[in-house]
Amino acid sequence: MIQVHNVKKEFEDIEAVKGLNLHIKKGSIYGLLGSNGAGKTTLLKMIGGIYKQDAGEIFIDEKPVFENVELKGRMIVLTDSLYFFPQYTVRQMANFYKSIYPLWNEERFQELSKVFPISVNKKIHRMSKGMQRQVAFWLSLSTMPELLILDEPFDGLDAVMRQTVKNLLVQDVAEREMTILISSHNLREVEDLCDHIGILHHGEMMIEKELDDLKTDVHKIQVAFKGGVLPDGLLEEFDVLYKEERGSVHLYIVRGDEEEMSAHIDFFMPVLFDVLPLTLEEIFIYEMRDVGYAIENVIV
Ligand SMILES: Nc1ncnc2c1ncn2[C@@H]1O[C@H](COP(=O)(O)OP(=O)(O)OP(=O)(O)O)[C@@H](O)[C@H]1O
Repeated sequence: MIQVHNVKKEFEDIEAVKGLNLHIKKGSIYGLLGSNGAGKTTLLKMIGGIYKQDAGEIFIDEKPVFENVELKGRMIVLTDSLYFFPQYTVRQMANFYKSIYPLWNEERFQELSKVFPISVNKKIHRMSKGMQRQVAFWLSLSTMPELLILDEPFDGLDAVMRQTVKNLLVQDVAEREMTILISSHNLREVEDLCDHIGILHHGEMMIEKELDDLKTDVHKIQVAFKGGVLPDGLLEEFDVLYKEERGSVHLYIVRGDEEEMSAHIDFFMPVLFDVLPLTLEEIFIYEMRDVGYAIENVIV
């Protein structure tokens, strides 16, 4: 559904996005992760047709996105700064959406009024940040978008509302193959929701994978040997992202094939050998460390 070819974007002297490629299939939930300033928002805004790229091409359903009114009628871009008309109530804003989004579904809007505990007659600018975000989802989902682009979407929502919104999103993906592109620093949430992950750093795509593959590609290994002596060259030929000694136990974070690695370690007859699962948060931290973006022990 989305194809990004060699896309670049500069702001004055900053190269925010440097020749990036990305492919997202219809009906998938793609999580864009990355360090602060990595270029996530810039990329989302280009895919959403808000910014024009300096170079490269962006196609949605094989059509260029920038200034494409027809495509924009079928997609919603929700960024951190929500925009509502001053003085408008939810109903008035809904009428506006209805007039510009061809797939607006009034029945859905009414159904969702049971989910979001907000009066349609309330003025949006008088609502709390979290309530405004609820209205944004309420209106967005009533437009029946084929593509939903979300930048830090759950900021301000309480835990119950977060889960409710996530359920609504998953339901739309399952029932009508909506595609979601989501950028978030909340990796637990991304892990819950996404089937594909892309990690950006300094405007470049470092890793792009199915979440399940990403998880089966990186392993946390605990290993110990008789007398606490580590065999020479253990894991030398593997891609070790991190290692640490905890007494006689050695902890490794290794990228590679689990079976091959296990067979290799078994050969040295360890007295302890465990392969432990990694969370997306751990994978992110170790992958970022690998490109020199490490956690510092800062004490001030
Ligand atoms: N409108 C702008 N004018 C000038 N520079 C910008 C503008 N928007 C973004 N940048 C710069 O482009 C780079 C990428 O910013 P972007 O907001 O895309 O990063 P991000 O990955 O979304 O970051 P964060 O996780 O901190 O929100 C940064 O160096 C930022 O300072």
